[in-house]
Amino acid sequence: MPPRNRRRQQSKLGPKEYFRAAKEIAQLTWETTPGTIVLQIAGAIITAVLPIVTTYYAALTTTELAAAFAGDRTAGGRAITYVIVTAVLGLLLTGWRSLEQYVQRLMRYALEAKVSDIMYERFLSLEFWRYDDKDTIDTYDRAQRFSLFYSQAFNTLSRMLSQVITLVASVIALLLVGWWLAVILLLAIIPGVYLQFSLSRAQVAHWNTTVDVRRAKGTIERQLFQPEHIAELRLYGMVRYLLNLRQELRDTDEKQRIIFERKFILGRLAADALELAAQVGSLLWVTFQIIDHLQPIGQFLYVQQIVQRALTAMNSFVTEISSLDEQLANLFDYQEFMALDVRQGGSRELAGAPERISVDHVSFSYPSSDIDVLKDVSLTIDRGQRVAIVGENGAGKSTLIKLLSGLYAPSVGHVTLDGTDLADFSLDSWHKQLAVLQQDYLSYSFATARDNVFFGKVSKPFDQEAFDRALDKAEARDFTDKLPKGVDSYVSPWMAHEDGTNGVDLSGGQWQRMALARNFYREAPIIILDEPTSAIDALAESRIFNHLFADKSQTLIIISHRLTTIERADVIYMLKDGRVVETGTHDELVALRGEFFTMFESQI
Ligand SMILES: Nc1ncnc2c1ncn2[C@@H]1O[C@H](COP(=O)(O)OP(=O)(O)OP(=O)(O)O)[C@@H](O)[C@H]1O
Repeated sequence: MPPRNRRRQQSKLGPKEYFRAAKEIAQLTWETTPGTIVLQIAGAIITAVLPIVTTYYAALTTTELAAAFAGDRTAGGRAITYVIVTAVLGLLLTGWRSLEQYVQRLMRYALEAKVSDIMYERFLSLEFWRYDDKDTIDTYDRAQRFSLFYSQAFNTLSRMLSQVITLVASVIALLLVGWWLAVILLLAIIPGVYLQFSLSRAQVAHWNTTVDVRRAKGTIERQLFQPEHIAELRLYGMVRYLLNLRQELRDTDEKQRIIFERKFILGRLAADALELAAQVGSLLWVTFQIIDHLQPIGQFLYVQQIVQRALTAMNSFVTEISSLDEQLANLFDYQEFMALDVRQGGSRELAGAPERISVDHVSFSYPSSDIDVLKDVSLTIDRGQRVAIVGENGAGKSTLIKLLSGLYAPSVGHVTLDGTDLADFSLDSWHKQLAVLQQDYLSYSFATARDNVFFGKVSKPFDQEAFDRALDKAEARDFTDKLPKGVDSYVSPWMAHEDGTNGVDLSGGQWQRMALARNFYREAPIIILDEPTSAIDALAESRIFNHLFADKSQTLIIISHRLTTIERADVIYMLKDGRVVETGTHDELVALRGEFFTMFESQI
């Protein structure tokens, strides 16, 4: 099993990592929508430079107007020309802003779709043990947050580019008036930059420590506060308790952010005051210059506008940097998540079902615990055999099934197929041979009854005959026929047909029959059933098992607590505390008067 994944320390990430991250964002964006990148960069330059040029012409206009006012007859014509130039520049800028919205929406759609597709595919094909691993799930949680930000991240980068260009252009524009104006401006900006950056660092660090809190809150909101759960929550008086818990979790997460903001209020005020002083100072200076006839009158407007633009650009740059800081923190999580191994298995393809499956001295512990759930288990299952696995709750039966189906690898020992380690085979080719019904099977409540069965084998087109056979074997024909639209009815009250007919909810036993029908529809050579009829009434259960035992073409592995379902098995393995303690037929085990007999005595 690969080493556990550990979180990288955000605070240790330097400019190099940030630069690399920015490059990665640009690269993926380029691969996804190259045209929009070109447009965004062009837009960044336009947005930065056009307003400064406009200001330049506005200043010239003011100077010419003052001259015209003082009696210069030629100045009026020049002023009008400058006004026309200013209007054309404004038109260009407005044109770009309209196009920009479209470009950004296009880019957001393309990137969000791409990143979320990549992430889902990766998440769904991880090595199985990862789904039990808290670090993996944490990383996934945080990485998922990034998928929402991916497109924003590039927009943020392009806005930052535009702000840097504005700043550089403003400094150059100010240098033309007086070098020290530019220097004062830069010095006044530094404290604000520092403060905002510290705040964002604190927020990111806090965010990383509260992943658990947010997950617990999300679980309550998304999984528990669902219509189908409300009845139990109310019956157990859990509603108020969970609401309070959710509030506590929310406060833990969000109050701290507000506290951070509060701590920075005074600092911010000081930084803003410094910027204001620089702004007022530069205006006073240019006012005196104009009074002394050292600068033309339009220079007041010019300096005022340029200083204002530079400060706004710098402040926006700082805000963008802090949001980028948060976005990149998530990019690192995304990279970490994408670097996880995906489920691999071996390279050998399994052509058909094996003659013999062997479990050879297998011990196993889950990644999250050191306890051996299975201890030195050995057993064999031959083709066509009916095998029952029995034992008390927690004995390790379901775990054994997970190992047999290759979802987990043994910690010690081997599972082999005709003598070859299961690990050498491609998992997909093994799964094609299996139809596994787990205890916590899925109910596809968005789909119809027919689809719930068809989802057992989506690799082939729908097969009506196999469908009919599966429905009959699972004793699901009667109740599906009675649904408002037969097998084409939705099986959830939340779904409605186009003609307005509502879907119908199924009972626990009916859902279990649907799941069984799905399993049978697969028509796989090896059927594995983990408590397949726990919610099904005794008569239907008996008919289902009659069907199952009558068909000798499939290997059958059943876990059950009901004697009627296992007594006809060719071999029964009795598990206790992770060990196989008894093996034999029903009669042999009864005669033994051991663990099996004690467990099933009341049913014999
Ligand atoms: N994902 C998991 N991570 C850690 N421990 C687990 C996990 N799944 C099961 N276990 C533990 O492994 C032991 C065996 O569980 P398993 O589900 O295999 O028992 P079982 O025999 O199928 O029980 P039951 O009859 O109740 O279905 C239990 O003690 C359980 O707590």
